[in-house]
Amino acid sequence: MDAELLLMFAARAQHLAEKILPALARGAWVVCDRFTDATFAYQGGGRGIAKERITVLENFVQQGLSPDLTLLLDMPKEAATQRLESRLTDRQEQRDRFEQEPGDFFQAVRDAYLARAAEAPERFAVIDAQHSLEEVQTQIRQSLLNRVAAWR
Ligand SMILES: Nc1ncnc2c1ncn2[C@@H]1O[C@H](COP(=O)(O)OP(=O)(O)O)[C@@H](O)[C@H]1O
Ligand SMILES: Cc1cn([C@H]2C[C@H](O)[C@@H](COP(=O)(O)OP(=O)(O)O)O2)c(=O)[nH]c1=O
Repeated sequence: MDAELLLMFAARAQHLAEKILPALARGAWVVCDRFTDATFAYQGGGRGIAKERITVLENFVQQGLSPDLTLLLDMPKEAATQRLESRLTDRQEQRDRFEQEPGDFFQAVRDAYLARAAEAPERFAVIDAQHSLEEVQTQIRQSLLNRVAAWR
């Protein structure tokens, strides 16, 4: 369990050093598909590692850097499982390490994500991902426009 947690932060340290920090230094906006909230959700909520242990590594690796906005695409686990099943069939893929976990694991991951969103509502926008692609895109666009207007 700790090895998995450390691997996530090792990957994040490399990603920060090689991609994110150079991009920020040249003034770019960085969009990242999953960041440390995923670690709190999967390794924290899913695997049961204490938040405090994850926070120690977060501080060590990120040195105070954190996202300005986190979009959480949320849906019930039954609906997410259906989408996963169709992706696996359509693309002839096998379940990865996490996708092999039982339903309880995903419920715990979802609960942990939603708890983090409730703890930091100014940073999170929770998007209802059960809708069509177009509706999800509209919700994301609206959240971005609201935040960008507030930052100006
Ligand atoms: N709004 C949507 N409506 C219907 N199907 C969707 C929607 N968004 C994604 N999907 C489908 O659900 C599956 C899982 O989406 P994916 O982006 O691979 O999720 P993740 O990155 O969380 O694994 C894919 O087959 C994708 O085409
Ligand atoms: C970033 C991250 C991902 N994960 C998990 C979530 C995913 O099931 C898996 C792969 O993530 P990822 O490569 O982002 O794939 P996807 O978003 O398409 O599922 O790793 C963690 O457990 N902890 C983390 O810190």
